[in-house]
Amino acid sequence: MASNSSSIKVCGMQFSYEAQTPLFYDFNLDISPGSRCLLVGANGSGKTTLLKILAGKHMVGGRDVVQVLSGSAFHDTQLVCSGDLAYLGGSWSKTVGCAWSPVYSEGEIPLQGDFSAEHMIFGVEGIDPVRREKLIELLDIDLQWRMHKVSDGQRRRVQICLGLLHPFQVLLLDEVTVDLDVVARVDLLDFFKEECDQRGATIVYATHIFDGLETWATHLAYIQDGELKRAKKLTEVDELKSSANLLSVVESWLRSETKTEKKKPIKPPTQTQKTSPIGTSPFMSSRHMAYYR
Ligand SMILES: Nc1ncnc2c1ncn2[C@@H]1O[C@H](COP(=O)(O)OP(=O)(O)OP(=O)(O)O)[C@@H](O)[C@H]1O
Repeated sequence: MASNSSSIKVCGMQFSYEAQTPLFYDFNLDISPGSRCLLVGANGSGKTTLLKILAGKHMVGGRDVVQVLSGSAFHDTQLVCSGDLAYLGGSWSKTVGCAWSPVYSEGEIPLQGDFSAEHMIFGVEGIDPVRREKLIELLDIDLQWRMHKVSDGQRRRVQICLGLLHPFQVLLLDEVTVDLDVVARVDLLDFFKEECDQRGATIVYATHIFDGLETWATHLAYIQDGELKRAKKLTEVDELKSSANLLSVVESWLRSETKTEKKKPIKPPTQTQKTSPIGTSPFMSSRHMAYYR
């Protein structure tokens, strides 16, 4: 079980997508309440997968391997149903969205058809009206917007609003500010900061956009090829002490990563790999199997 001092605790996690080598192998992570943790890493390093695992969308190992708010991220469905654990991510196309809502199962929100923003937002039951008004104002949402006609940024605002209606304890964000204009992004980051400072909520935010995050984030977690290379308080990142900004620090990590990768000799396939039938992996075991939600 995760200790009371952890919002998120991952112990010895292994995970692979079907018929692939493990993306995560003996992965550990510990995030304390009130943290705003930036999750950084190259494309394909495993950020989205990790967030989905933390959101309970993939089953990994036993009940105690991935603990969120002292419960099992995958098994304790109440975590998501209560709104304590919220996930905002995925590409929100005109046809489908991915935001948690008690009205729509599996977090998938169908957008086909002529829905108004009001219909979607007020369709979620059990919401504090003051919080709802605050979010509508913060995200500058016009309740008359027709969801199949709005811009990507406007659609994203409604998605974010839906995902934040319940006062979450743990919020997992996968590059959600990408379509937002500068004002909406700054206001949203301020709102998140307030939620952590005032309610002790915990946020893990995977992003490639670092504007304004030096003063926003409390922690930084850096993943390379599914391996947690660094997990520190932002104030303890040596490179940031010497006035470099976050963008250049992460850029230098990613560039040195590429150089190391290029230096690696290309290994010939092993006998096991050569003889594996298509669709299976020599690394697969019941422990490695991924179950999708
Ligand atoms: N559904 C899937 N099936 C098989 N492999 C997958 C699947 N989703 C992701 N992967 C692989 O897992 C690895 C990690 O992908 P992931 O999306 O977690 O990376 P990421 O760090 O979020 O990347 P990005 O910065 O591009 O969003 C990649 O090699 C990717 O190809």
